[in-house]
Amino acid sequence: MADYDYDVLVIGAGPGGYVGAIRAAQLGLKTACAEGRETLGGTCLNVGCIPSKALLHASEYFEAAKGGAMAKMGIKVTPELDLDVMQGQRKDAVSGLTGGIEFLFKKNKVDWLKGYAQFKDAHTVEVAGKTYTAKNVVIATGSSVTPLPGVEIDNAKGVVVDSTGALELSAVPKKMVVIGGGVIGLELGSVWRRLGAEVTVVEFLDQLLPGMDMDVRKEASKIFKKQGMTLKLSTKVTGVEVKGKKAKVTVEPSKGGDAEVLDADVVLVAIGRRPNVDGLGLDKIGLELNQRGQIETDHDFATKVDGVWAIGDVIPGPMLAHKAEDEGLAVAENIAGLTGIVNHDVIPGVVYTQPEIAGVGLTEEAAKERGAVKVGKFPMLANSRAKTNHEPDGFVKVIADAETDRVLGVWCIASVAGTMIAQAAQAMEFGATSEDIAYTCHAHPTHSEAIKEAAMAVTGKPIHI
Ligand SMILES: Cc1cc2nc3c(=O)[nH]c(=O)nc-3n(C[C@H](O)[C@H](O)[C@H](O)COP(=O)(O)OP(=O)(O)OC[C@H]3O[C@@H](n4cnc5c(N)ncnc54)[C@H](O)[C@@H]3O)c2cc1C
Ligand SMILES: NC(=O)c1ccc[n+]([C@@H]2O[C@H](COP(=O)([O-])OP(=O)(O)OC[C@H]3O[C@@H](n4cnc5c(N)ncnc54)[C@H](O)[C@@H]3O)[C@@H](O)[C@H]2O)c1
Repeated sequence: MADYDYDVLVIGAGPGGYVGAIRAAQLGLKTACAEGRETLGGTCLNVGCIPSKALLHASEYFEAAKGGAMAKMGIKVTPELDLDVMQGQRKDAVSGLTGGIEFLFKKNKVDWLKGYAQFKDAHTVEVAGKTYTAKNVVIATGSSVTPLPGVEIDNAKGVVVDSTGALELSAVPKKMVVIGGGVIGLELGSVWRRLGAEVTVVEFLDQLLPGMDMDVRKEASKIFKKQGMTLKLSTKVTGVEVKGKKAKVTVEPSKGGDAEVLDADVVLVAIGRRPNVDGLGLDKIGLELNQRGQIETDHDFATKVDGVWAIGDVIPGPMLAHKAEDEGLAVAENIAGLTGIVNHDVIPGVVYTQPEIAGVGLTEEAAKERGAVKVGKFPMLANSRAKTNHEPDGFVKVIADAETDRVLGVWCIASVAGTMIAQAAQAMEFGATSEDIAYTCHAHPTHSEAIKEAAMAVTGKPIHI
């Protein structure tokens, strides 16, 4: 290995890159990780998963106090919002966790190369004017917000913002228009609605949350409307005009029709994310992108260029932190000559609204395209714990192969759906049938019993409905 400075040089210290770098070092490989941001942890820790959950959690408490959920249990309070403190605890959560990664790098002897990396050739990378050589280079550069043509995002001004700007607002907007009814729009729209904003979500498609099971998408729309969000489905934005600290958003039906103008104090653009590849110098190593601007890899996360690997948001698949992390583990193991595998058929996804919305595996629509299915559904209203906790919304749905009974997909809308979905993912990873889940003893009273009952419903025999 003497010919190279490092065995492994990872570009990007998000959940894919930092996990991959730590695992590579744990496996005895001399490892460096280049990161252009001033702190480690990538999108997820700095401006994504963690700060959004800090505000979701805090705003949930505020709404429970304000909206009557606590009063139903005999706790009467009139809450007062101190947004500076709420934002302060968000920043503390981020700095605590990003600092934690720095500690883990030191502990595992991963060198942090500070600056943006650029390929000179497949084994040589330049970072902040210095060149480093590595036998293996892992591209883990993540993704950034997809811009909406003609709409300029200015997070500093705070009127037209992306998710990063929407996390950092210093006042609750009176009116907020969210462009895109996907995960970011619904999570951050929920935060500001709970804190007092009138939120309108403009979604191009005829339902929210593309990619999720259709029953779930329809139920989600009902729940968000009930919570006070205005949903404009099948609607497109044709222009955003900013005047001072206000904006006018012009919308019209996706298939054409009369235009309408929505007033907003803040406009959040959340129409998806795209891979970070600009400035990497991929042309220097002859690595081409696919039509979606992603880097293609094989099953082991190797690209077509020898010694160059890629993981996380920059490659195809759901843009999720846990998918990136698992790919980080796997790529390090593959580089070390072990067998690192990620089962892309079983990657759970969670929307951290309240209730949470979670799924793993196939939607009913996708499963039916493959063959006959049996479906079991169980409402949270009939789950004793959810009922006791005044959490009536949602359901669990288990989709199984009609012939073999193997579970193909599980979908949950429930207050703790993100926690519940882990057992479904594990069951699917072990090739469980709906009967396996139905005959697994679940603790009572828990929300998870709804998964058992939905599995029992696959054969038409749930108990509590
Ligand atoms: C608001 C928001 C909330 C989210 N919430 C969740 C959630 O709850 N759960 C979930 O699973 N996912 C969530 N995500 C998605 C999640 O953040 C991403 O899927 C995840 O961060 C991808 O990890 P990654 O390692 O591939 O890339 P990233 O986390 O994007 O990290 C890539 C890093 O590479 C660095 N970089 C880029 N180019 C270079 C270069 N040339 N040289 C050096 N460094 C470079 C970047 O600065 C960045 O720090 C959220 C995203 C957003 C925006
Ligand atoms: N809880 C989580 O796991 C979590 C949280 C936040 C973000 N993320 C990840 O970040 C990524 C980006 O999130 P996102 O919400 O920006 O993307 P998304 O793909 O989830 O949703 C974007 C939405 O915008 C709509 N859209 C696209 N163009 C539009 C237009 N011109 N006008 C109106 N609507 C339009 C799409 O139909 C879609 O519903 C997602 O892939 C997601 O996986 C995950």
